[in-house]
Amino acid sequence: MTHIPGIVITGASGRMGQMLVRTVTDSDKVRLVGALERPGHDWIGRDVGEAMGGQALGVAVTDDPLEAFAKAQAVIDFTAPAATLEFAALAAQARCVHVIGTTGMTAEQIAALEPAARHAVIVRAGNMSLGVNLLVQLTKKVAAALDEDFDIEVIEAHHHHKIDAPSGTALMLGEAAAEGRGVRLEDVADRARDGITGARQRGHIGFHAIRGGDIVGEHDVLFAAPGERIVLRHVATDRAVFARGALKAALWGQGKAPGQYDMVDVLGL
Ligand SMILES: NC(=O)c1ccc[n+]([C@@H]2O[C@H](COP(=O)([O-])OP(=O)(O)OC[C@H]3O[C@@H](n4cnc5c(N)ncnc54)[C@H](O)[C@@H]3O)[C@@H](O)[C@H]2O)c1
Ligand SMILES: O=C(O)C1=N[C@H](C(=O)O)CCC1
Repeated sequence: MTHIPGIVITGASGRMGQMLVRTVTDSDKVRLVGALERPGHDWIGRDVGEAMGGQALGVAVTDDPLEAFAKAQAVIDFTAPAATLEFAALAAQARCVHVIGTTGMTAEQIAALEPAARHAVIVRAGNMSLGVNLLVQLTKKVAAALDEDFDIEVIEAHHHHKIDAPSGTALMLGEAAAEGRGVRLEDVADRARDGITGARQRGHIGFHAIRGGDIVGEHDVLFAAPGERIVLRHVATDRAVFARGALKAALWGQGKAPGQYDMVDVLGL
């Protein structure tokens, strides 16, 4: 008999959490074995399907990560940086694949994932969609083909609840552009302009964040030179694209050697 991996969704009441619960329960390749929320959340103890306003799914929302992870083969985690760090250690203890969609992590927080990755598979990406990960590859290629006559600007737009900027996706695209150019992003990133900034510096990569309404996620990479412009664009209209990518990552990670991976590994791009 084929083994069907059990999945825990963290942040189950969130925008992505609810989308992930639906994606997992609609799939015949995995089964939902846990739904986690932060201590004190009013969904704790309730059936997650009923809390979402639908049919009971037979999974009660818990605030005990270790108990939930012990029953699972993968944890899909779109929460907040501090929570994700805590879950990484516990998922590694339970030998679960940890799929991390959480953005806004500092360089120190990302480095702190390393001990967990010695014992378990971590797949982390600021954007889990196929389209964005393809755009990352295209951005690298275009940046490598053009010289610094082309100014690179990354422009992103998201819903008004989003708490981090630039978005994880914008940073992935900026990293790809910097890699294509053979420079380090931290040496050339312009993350905010206000007031008398002086003229744009040649070779810099600019970031701009729009926040409004219910925008799911839009990213442009602009290459602007005297006389011409190239714009690479991705528009997400449905969070299902992120959830499908995360589920693919959870399945892909089964049986892989411990370590840190990203969606380029998962999608073979
Ligand atoms: N990588 C991607 O493809 C992708 C796509 C969409 C969103 N995101 C990121 O995912 C994260 C969540 O986004 P969202 O729009 O769903 O946010 P949200 O605020 O709607 O949901 C976050 C959920 O996490 C829960 N949470 C926080 N701390 C917790 C803890 N200690 N234990 C359990 N649950 C906890 C919150 O209660 C909330 O329900 C953000 O960082 C966002 O940028 C990534
Ligand atoms: O809604 C969000 O928050 C999103 N976050 C990711 C990011 O920061 O790039 C992916 C797009 C949606």
